[in-house]
Amino acid sequence: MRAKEDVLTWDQYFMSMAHLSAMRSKDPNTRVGACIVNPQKRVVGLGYNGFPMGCSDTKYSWEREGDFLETKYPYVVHAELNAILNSIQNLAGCTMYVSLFPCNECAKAIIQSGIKTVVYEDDKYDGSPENMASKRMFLDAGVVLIQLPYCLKVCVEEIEE
Ligand SMILES: Nc1ccn([C@H]2C[C@H](O)[C@@H](COP(=O)(O)O)O2)c(=O)n1
Ligand SMILES: [Zn+2]
Repeated sequence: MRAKEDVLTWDQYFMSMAHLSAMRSKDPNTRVGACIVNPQKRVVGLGYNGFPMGCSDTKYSWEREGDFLETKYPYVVHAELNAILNSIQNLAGCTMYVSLFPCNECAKAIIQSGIKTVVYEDDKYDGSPENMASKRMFLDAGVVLIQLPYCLKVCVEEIEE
């Protein structure tokens, strides 16, 4: 019997884990997942966007607009930072798979952690000041950016429905 050939590529496999992590996020507008992989192709960190430990959804709002202190923005921990904080080893030389292009705050953490490659899918905030700052820092820091096609996201959304 011949071996199956229609297997997931490594990129599809790890981006699927990022999407699976995103499905844990309670953000009603944007769910993001991140998966960090070491050079031996072992998963060493997973994360999704959510409020910090002890900051419950019953007290904090997912609002996007209105009084800043009553929106999600000052409180939510981004998927990328959670994946870094959850990681089980030094991240030098690792690759981050993330469903949405990192913001400037996460870009700083990614660079300082030693992650060398960022593989992403969606870039819906392309052109925003935060997005431009991220790209500028990644370029200067020599972090390789790879955008994957969106086909996996469509599959996950179908499963969610
Ligand atoms: N790369 C990113 C960008 C955003 N997030 C989180 C932060 C929020 O929970 C949500 C963005 O909310 P929106 O302004 O689109 O309603 O996504 C992240 O984790 N990683
Ligand atoms: Zn961020």
